[in-house]
Amino acid sequence: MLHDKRICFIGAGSMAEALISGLVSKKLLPAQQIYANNRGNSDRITELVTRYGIAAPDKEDPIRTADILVLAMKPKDVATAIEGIRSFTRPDQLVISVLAGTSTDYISSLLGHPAAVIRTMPNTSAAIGMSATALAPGQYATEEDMSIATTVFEAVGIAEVVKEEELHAVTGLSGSGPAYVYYLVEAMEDAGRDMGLEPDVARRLILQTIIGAANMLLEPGAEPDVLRRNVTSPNGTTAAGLAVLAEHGFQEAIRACIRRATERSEEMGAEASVTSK
Ligand SMILES: NC(=O)C1=CN([C@@H]2O[C@H](COP(=O)(O)OP(=O)(O)OC[C@H]3O[C@@H](n4cnc5c(N)ncnc54)[C@H](O)[C@@H]3O)[C@@H](O)[C@H]2O)C=CC1
Ligand SMILES: O=C(O)[C@@H]1CCC=N1
Repeated sequence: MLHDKRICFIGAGSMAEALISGLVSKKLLPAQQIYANNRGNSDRITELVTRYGIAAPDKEDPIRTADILVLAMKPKDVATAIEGIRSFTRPDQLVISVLAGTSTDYISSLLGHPAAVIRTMPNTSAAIGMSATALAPGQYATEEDMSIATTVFEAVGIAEVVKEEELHAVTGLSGSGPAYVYYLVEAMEDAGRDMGLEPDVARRLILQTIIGAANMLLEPGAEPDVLRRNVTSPNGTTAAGLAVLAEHGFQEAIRACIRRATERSEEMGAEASVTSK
């Protein structure tokens, strides 16, 4: 479906690189049909061209000739970015946004024409084909547009279609989610060090524990509370450890974290549209 399409990333930071890395390694389309454009930082583009074999910027304007534009700048930069490319865009291009908080209607208003806009929230695990992405269509997006966008994100992980207003919660949950897991690993590594374990041994044990637990949860019928109870012997070590987590408000901390990240997504959408006025 995508082998003859040209994709141009506008904004070439970590999220664009994660997607480029995933798309190139999955060979969804030839790397030479992928372009990246980054506000004047040509060293960064050269780095991506060298690292992934994507197309070098050429005489033919990649924005004008792209079938798919992927908006991957920070939400606060979207108005300036679209202002700079608007005259090269066309209503028959598919615009995929990965921007936190930013509505499809706002992007359409910046484009000033009825190109299909699809709002998505992937995460950086796209780099290894393991993103958890949610997508929602804007008012001009057709089923075929959604099908193309879904194909892009299924190449780099799983893709779930949600209502657009749900994307704030998705951002707080799985867009930011890898950082919560890395934070957990940092804390477990610190604890391992405190207990006198070799850091590399502790790292291997922690990662296999997380991978094993995640895979147990993928088994049919698995439920986290049942699996947790299976680990927890009465009056044993796990019960003792979990009691300390409860004392420190672990569950409430996680809920408050995701609630706050969700709110922040809403705020960033509002801030982006105010900045442009
Ligand atoms: N980093 C993450 O884990 C995730 C990020 N996102 C979203 O992806 C977007 C990008 O985030 P990151 O890659 O982390 O940020 P980043 O700061 O690494 O990259 C943003 C890039 O946009 C470029 N840029 C700024 N203004 C521009 C303009 N006018 N024209 C073209 N390029 C411009 C910057 O030079 C920079 O390279 C954000 O909107 C964020 O909400 C979504 C999911 C996960
Ligand atoms: O922190 C952020 O705003 C972006 C959106 C989701 C992950 N990173």
